[in-house]
Parts: sequence; structure tokens; C-alpha cells
Amino acid sequence: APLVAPAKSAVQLVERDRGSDFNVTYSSNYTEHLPRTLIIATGGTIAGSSADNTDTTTYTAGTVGIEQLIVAVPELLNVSNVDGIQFSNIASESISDGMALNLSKLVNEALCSNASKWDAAVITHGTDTLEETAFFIDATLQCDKPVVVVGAMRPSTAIGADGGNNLLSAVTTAVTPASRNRGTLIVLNDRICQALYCQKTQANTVDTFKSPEQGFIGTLLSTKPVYYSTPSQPTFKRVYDLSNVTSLPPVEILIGYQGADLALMDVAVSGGAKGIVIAGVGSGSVSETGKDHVAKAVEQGVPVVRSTKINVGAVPSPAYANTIAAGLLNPVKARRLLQILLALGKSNDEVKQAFEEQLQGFLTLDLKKHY
Ligand SMILES: NC(=O)C[C@H](N)C(=O)O
Repeated sequence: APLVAPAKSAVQLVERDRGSDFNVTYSSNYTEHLPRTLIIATGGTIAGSSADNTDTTTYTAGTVGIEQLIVAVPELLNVSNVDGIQFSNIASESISDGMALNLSKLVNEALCSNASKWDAAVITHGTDTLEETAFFIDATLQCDKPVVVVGAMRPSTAIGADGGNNLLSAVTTAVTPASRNRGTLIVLNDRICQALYCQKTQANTVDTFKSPEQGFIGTLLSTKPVYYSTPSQPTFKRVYDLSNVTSLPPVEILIGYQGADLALMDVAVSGGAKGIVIAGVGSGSVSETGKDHVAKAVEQGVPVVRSTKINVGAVPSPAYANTIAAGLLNPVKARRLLQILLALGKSNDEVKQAFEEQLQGFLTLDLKKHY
């Protein structure tokens, strides 16, 4: 039977014990010469199961516990000592803002405090929102130890389940010295990409995580990472310190389409949204009727960021109608950045400036005439 604590109590335990023993629920036998990796399990398909081994669509995510995940891949112990924390065990669409913030604090305290006993962290996560967590950790981690976020597209019970190989790849990548100073990494399907640029690109298949514009930075050969270039951080990356932040403000995303009038913006603002991201069409365009609602939100002091529902490519500055251009960030990543900036008490001008820094390179061009 799966060794699973109910998701809610696992989260509460992590909250209560953070800073002491981190509520480690699994530790491998210690091998002196090997590095130490903290594996933080959050749930998802990598921890999913089904009674039918051909089922890759209707299984239940988040049913297998951290110990089972680790014990299923004994090869992990050839490359690293591992400790495991069951942070939660849920499908990733249900990871709340509070959980995302707690996870960032947990990773920071585990890796970046003076007393840290870990060299790297691996987060196992559902793939549906994996890029949101990976981006959030990347934007808030206060030290340069590697963090690798990993998931699976097939549940643990499926023929050809990909979770075991992905977990081994993730831990091996995490403890490889050449993985440092590359930012938070996403590892699945023998590929390595940087969290800032990487995203899910296909709803069903194992070859789903890609950086369509920027490409993979490495691959895994016989489970060993091979990098294509020397370490560097993504050009547009900025890091924020959330150690004094206790909650993230609500930010909604609205999608663009032909003739969208965006009346739901009024509902979002009156419902308490502190910021809005529009997943606009093309490079973030908003319909004429929609612009009235945008203007109304902006007049009420609610920052409106325009990203693109294409998920790939840039929404360049300067933006029209007092909106803020998301640069290279897709809508869900733009939402997380907007939450970070608002949680830090940034003014709307500072928010705008922070987003514009995402595309410094573009600002050297005069794009005004296109808008
Ligand atoms: N492949 C997956 O992990 C999808 C799953 N529904 C999740 O995100 O939790």
C-alpha cells in the first residue's frame, strides 16, 4: 500500500517543522564520499498510479509516497545520499499560492542557510504546473546550489513509466558540479532546460518540456548530464528575496480571443485581484472592446501585464494603454513575477520597470512606431 500521508497534514508538518529537522521522512544510509541531495516530493503523475498499466490519462496523481519513489530507484544511491520530505502529495493544479511560497522558503532554508547539510535539491512535481514552481524557485532562491524540478508523464504503474529514469536524471544533474550557476533546471525525458525558459508544450507525451526559443542546455547520456556550453544564467533572470513575505497577492489570468471584451476584468478586480495578466493574442494584442476594461482596471491602480497565449515569443515594451509588457515570460510565469513584485510592495512604476528589465535587449530598439 502506498506510504502516503494526507496532503494537508504533510504540508502542515512541513510548515511547523521548517527550520528544525525539516520533517525529513526518508534518509538513505549515509555514504561519506557522496554529496547530499534533498528530495522534496509534492505529488503529480510521477507519484501517480492506476489499476490499469496502459492507463496514462485517467490514473490518480499523487498516491505514491516519497519513500516508495526513492526506493524504486536504488541507483540514486550510487550518485548521492538522499533525504526525502513529503511536502504534499497532490496533483499540481491544486498547488496553492501559499504552498508555492512555503516551498520557496523551504528550499531556501534547506539549501542557503549557514547550517545547510544539502548540496542540492530535487523537487518532484506534477507536470501541469511544473514550470510555475520552477520559475518561482528560480526567481527567489538566494544561493547558487542546484535545484532541479522533475516530473513524469506516465504514472508509476504504466508500461514504460518515465518517473524512475527522470528522478535518477534529476538527482544526477543536481549533484553534477557543472550544473551550478545555470539557474533552476527542469529535467525530463533525457533533456535539461532552464526554468526561466522551459515549459510544458504538449499535453500528453513524454517529450513535452522544451524551451522552444532558447533550446535545451544539455542532455543525459547513460543518465549522466552532458552540457552544451559552460555555465551561465539566463540573460533576463532577476532574483527576489521573499524571506519577509508571508503571502502572495491574488493575480488572475484572462485569455484573449477574437473580439474578447474582457468584461471579466471588472469581476476580477471587484473580487479582489491585485493584478491581472492578459494572455493576449499574438504578441499580446487586446481587442478594441477589451481595451476599455483594461483602462478601467489601470485607473483603479491594478497593474495589467500583457503576455501571449501563444506561450512562446516576446511581448515587447513599450506596451500600450498603460499596460505592462511581459517580455519573454509566458502568462503563468508573468503571473508569478507580478505576485512576487506586489508581495514586495513595489509600486506600479517599479513593477513596470522590473518587467521591462526582462527585455533589456529589446529596449535598445525603437519599437514605438509599431504600437
Ligand atoms: N503529468 C502530470 O504530472 C500531470 C498531473 N495532472 C499533475 O500535474 O499533477
